[in-house]
Amino acid sequence: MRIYEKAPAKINLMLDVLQKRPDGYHEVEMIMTMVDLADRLEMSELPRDTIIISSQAGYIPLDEKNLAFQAARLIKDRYNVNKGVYIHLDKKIPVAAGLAGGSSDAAATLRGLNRLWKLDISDEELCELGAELGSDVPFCVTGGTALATGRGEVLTPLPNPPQCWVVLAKPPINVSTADVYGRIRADKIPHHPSAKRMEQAIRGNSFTDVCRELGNVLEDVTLKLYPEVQRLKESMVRLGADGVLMSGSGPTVFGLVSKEAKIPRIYNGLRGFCKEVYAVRLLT
Ligand SMILES: C[C@](O)(CO)[C@H](O)COP(=O)(O)OP(=O)(O)OC[C@H]1O[C@@H](n2ccc(N)nc2=O)[C@H](O)[C@@H]1O
Ligand SMILES: Nc1ncnc2c1ncn2[C@@H]1O[C@H](COP(=O)(O)OP(=O)(O)OP(=O)(O)O)[C@@H](O)[C@H]1O
Repeated sequence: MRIYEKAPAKINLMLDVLQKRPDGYHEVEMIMTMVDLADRLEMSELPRDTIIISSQAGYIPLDEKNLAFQAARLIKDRYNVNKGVYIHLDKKIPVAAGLAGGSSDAAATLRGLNRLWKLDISDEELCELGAELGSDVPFCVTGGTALATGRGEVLTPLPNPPQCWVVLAKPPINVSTADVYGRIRADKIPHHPSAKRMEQAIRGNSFTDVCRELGNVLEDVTLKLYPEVQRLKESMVRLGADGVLMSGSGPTVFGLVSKEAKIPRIYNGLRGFCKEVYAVRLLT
């Protein structure tokens, strides 16, 4: 038997850090949604009790460091599955980009193996398993649009934002999420974005308000470390994007655009100096 799962990328429409917790993580408030840029996973049973990962992407680990491997091992251990699985990852989401590529692969693996092995695990339990793999994994299990609190694993579903284009540009730098969180001083954040106002903008289906309420406090850290991310943001604004923000801990910058006619100028303008540029729709 063979199972296919799509693993879409996420963007953070807002991200606020409230405080550092005793366990080292940070208490956050984020509103996340999915975009139509996805890895594709193919999962098939193996006669031997083993996990094998392959991918066309040469630049990700294929051993136990791969989050899809970790997800498969977790579900096997927790539900005493003595079967093997072969997982092929067709990577389309840029790696280490702030788009939760690995987290979404892990979530898709949990969903897929639940079907392949007919385990009948509830979405809630899948989210709990996901939280053991990473803070973004529970959201990637459920998808849609959600307010995420706690360290990112406590989810409140929201309606989808107004449909629009999303231009994603990833500069060729590697940003460590742990390093960015490690540098933020929660008590010294100059301006906190508002989850409440972003939620109202979404519920009111107002594209203009969604653009106005975009905000990510991790920008304060990443933009200082990598001024090219700041320049990328400025270019996107200059080229005509309606709202521009860095996703997650970066370095990907996204621009929300309501009019399709604006896309070629923004896309081509960015491609001039950034190799990884994508123009996609929100996944609504
Ligand atoms: C930046 C975001 O991607 C935004 O959606 C997430 O907050 C991070 O999610 P993630 O990559 O799944 O993060 P994890 O793999 O759980 O954690 C990576 C590292 O980031 C830091 N971390 C992460 C989440 C959080 N709420 N507080 C933290 O301080 C911790 O140092 C942790 O060791
Ligand atoms: N399936 C996977 N796909 C991509 N990267 C993976 C995968 N499994 C493990 N990794 C490793 O995880 C690291 C982070 O990659 P990923 O693409 O998940 O980052 P990210 O988009 O910044 O995640 P997030 O937004 O959740 O912080 C990379 O260094 C990569 O080697």
